[in-house]
Amino acid sequence: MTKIIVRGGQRLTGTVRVSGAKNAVLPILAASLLATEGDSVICDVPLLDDVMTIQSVLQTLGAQTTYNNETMSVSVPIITSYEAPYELIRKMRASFLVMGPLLARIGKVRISLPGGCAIGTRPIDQHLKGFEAMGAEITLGQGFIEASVNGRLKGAKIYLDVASVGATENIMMAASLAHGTTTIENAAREPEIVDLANYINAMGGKVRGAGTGMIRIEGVERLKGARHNVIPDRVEAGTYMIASAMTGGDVFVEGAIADHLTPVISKLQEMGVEIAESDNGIRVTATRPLKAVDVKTLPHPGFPTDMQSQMMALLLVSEGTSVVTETVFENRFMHVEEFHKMNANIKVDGRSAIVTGGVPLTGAKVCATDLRAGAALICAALRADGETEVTGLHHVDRGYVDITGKLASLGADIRRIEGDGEAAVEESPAPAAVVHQTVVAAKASESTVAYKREKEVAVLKVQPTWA
Ligand SMILES: CC(=O)N[C@H]1[C@@H](OP(=O)(O)OP(=O)(O)OC[C@H]2O[C@@H](n3ccc(=O)[nH]c3=O)[C@H](O)[C@@H]2O)O[C@H](CO)[C@@H](O)[C@@H]1O
Ligand SMILES: C=C(OP(=O)(O)O)C(=O)O
Repeated sequence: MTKIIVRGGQRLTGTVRVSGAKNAVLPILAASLLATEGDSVICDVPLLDDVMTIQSVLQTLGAQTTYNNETMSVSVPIITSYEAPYELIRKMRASFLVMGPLLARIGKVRISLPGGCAIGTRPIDQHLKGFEAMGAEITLGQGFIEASVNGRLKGAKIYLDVASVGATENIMMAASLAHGTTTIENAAREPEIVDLANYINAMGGKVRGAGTGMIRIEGVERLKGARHNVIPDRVEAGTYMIASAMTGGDVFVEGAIADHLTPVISKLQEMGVEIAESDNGIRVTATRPLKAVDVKTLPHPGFPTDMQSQMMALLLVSEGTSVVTETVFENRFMHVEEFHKMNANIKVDGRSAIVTGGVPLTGAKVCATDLRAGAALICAALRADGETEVTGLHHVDRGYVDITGKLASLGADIRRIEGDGEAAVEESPAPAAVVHQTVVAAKASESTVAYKREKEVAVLKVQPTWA
């Protein structure tokens, strides 16, 4: 089995470069399907398993792609399939983001329900509600969804019940080629939404207000491939900031954008970590004992749920008791059991975890239960007494470029041992369960959205309904 072995106790120093953002590049690559002519050239594309997955999804749909030196070129003169297959879509949540572009471009899509980290039920009702408001007819099958539109999608006024990142992105992409203007109210405001809007606009789109709660998209007739640089990964940056603080280190996180990390920076400062922001990165120094703080995850600009487990690792080595409250995903404390194996004192009470800091951590055999949990365990291992063995690395490889090499370059005693293959771990609930969750979620909005659930859904032919 592939594993990372960390011997704790080394102080991290030096410079680490942040890679392009996973959660920005995935929707951007999905949006490249919208361009009927010209190549999209996307720079700073991180070498991650999730990027390879979205590349395969694009190729399945007819895209020609190349990937060299962190640059991916995509050209999609013709969409050759409207079906996004289960084997790829189950691997990660973001592959569901091809639904909006396919609906907008060819008016049809058949897509499996998405996978991704199993951190909650993760319904997709808000995505579907948006597409239906734009005129799509949606049918749920056994583990998949079919949608079609008669003619072109139409601009609509859409209010999201939750400020969902994925739903905002999917609707924004679909609306870019719709007839008329779409407004998304209670839109997600994450930096990755702004990056996607900038790319769509570079392609000739008209998206305004990204980064605020109200986005306005004027649909255009066609979009052309464009060149775009992906923003640096704020979650990867935040993880190295915590790794530095964890070890009493002095690390310059090159490329980190302070504006994207405001809630993480404020919490670190409250704890006593020194932060120096500059144009090309953030220096993180920890020279004194850290104080416990309470943390509550919220949609941006609140404290990001994707940093919750790494922050919990840091609270384990601070003085005092902290309360960590997770409000975004209902099942995102799975790392707590793994921390317990390292002698951590944490009690979970519903959506909150009470963390007693200052109890010495000890090395143990632990397993990454999801992507960020894996990173958090590695952070904790940097400070633990003795050796920690982290498995479940298929999660970590989805979102961190060479975490072993980057930490080793900062002085960590860390190595990776490749195994013959990972034990099969389900990344998401079985399709039937996901359909159930989706239908349950869909029922919440039954008055406005009618769903047909059928065992078999008629196979539709691929043909653009408008061009
Ligand atoms: C690839 C990607 O960008 N993933 C990120 C994205 O995931 P993702 O886009 O899946 O997360 P969402 O913002 O959609 O989810 C936020 C909340 O809304 C709920 N919800 C979502 C959609 C929907 O139709 N109905 C609904 O109820 C979810 O269950 C969750 O409780 O944002 C999350 C929240 O910042 C991050 O943790 C993920 O790293
Ligand atoms: C939860 C995450 O990813 P995904 O939405 O792809 O599961 C993440 O990046 O932490």
